[in-house]
Amino acid sequence: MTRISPPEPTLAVAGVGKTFTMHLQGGKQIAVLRGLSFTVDPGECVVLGGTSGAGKSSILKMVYGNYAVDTGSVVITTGHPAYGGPVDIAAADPRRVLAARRDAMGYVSQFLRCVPRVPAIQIVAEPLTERGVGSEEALDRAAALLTRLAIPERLWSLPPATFSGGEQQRVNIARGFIPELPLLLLDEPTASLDAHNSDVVVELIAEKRARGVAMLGIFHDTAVRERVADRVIDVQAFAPVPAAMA
Ligand SMILES: Nc1ncnc2c1ncn2[C@@H]1O[C@H](COP(=O)(O)OP(=O)(O)OP(=O)(O)O)[C@@H](O)[C@H]1O
Repeated sequence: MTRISPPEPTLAVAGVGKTFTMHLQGGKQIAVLRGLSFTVDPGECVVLGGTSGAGKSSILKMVYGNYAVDTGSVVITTGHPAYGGPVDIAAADPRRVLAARRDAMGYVSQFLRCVPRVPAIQIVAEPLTERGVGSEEALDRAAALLTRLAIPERLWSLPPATFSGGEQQRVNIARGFIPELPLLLLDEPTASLDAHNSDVVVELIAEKRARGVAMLGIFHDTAVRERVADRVIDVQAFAPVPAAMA
C-alpha cells in the first residue's frame, strides 16, 4: 500500500516565549507568551484570536523577524528552489531573514509605508519587479489588482500620500497580495474597508488558499473572520501563568 505523507507545514511555531523588557522603565519585564505552538499548512488560513494585548501582533512580528524570539522556534518550510530547506526565523541571521522575506513570506501590515513621490501603481508592481518579473507584466498585474480593489484609474499615477485612509489601505493590500509567496501574514487587512472591498479581500484570500498559500492573520471583524478562518488559535491559552498561580 502506498502511503501518502502529509505535507510539511509551511509554518511551524514551537515552544515560543516572549517577554518585553522596558528599558526606559528600569528594565520592567512584561511576559506576553509562553509555550506558543501551532502550525499552518499549505492552503490553510489560520487566524489568531484573543483579547486586546494577548500578543497577536507580536506573534506576526516574530514570524516576520521584526521581533526577536526569546525561546522556541519559528520554522518556515517551502518548496521554493532558491529558498533551500527549512529556516528557523528565531535563530536565522539577518541576511537569512531577508532572504526568507524575499522568497517565502509576505506581510500585509495595517498601514501603507512607502517611499514618497512614487506612483501608486509602481508601489503595487514593485514586489514583482524586485523578484525579476518584467515591468510590463508587473504593471499589468498591478492594474488588475487596483481595479479589483476599486482604486480609480486617475489615482494610479499619483503617490498615495494624499489618498484617503481606505484608499491607502487598498494600495497596501494590493502590494501585499501581488507576489506569489508560500506564506502570507495578514495584520487586519480589512480593518477600515467598506463591505464591497472587504468582500474582495475575502476573495483574494480564497484564491491564495486555492493556490496552496499558507496564511496567518488577525481579523477583528467577526463576520470576515468566520469567512476566512480554517482555524482560530486562542492566543490567551499561551499567556504566561502568573507567578502566584504557578
Ligand atoms: N515593542 C514592545 N515593547 C514593549 N511591549 C510591547 C511591545 N510590543 C508589544 N508589547 C506588549 O505586548 C503585549 C501584546 O501586544 P500585542 O500588540 O502583540 O497584542 P495584540 O493581541 O495584538 O493586541 P491588539 O488586539 O490590541 O492589537 C501588550 O501588553 C503590549 O503592550
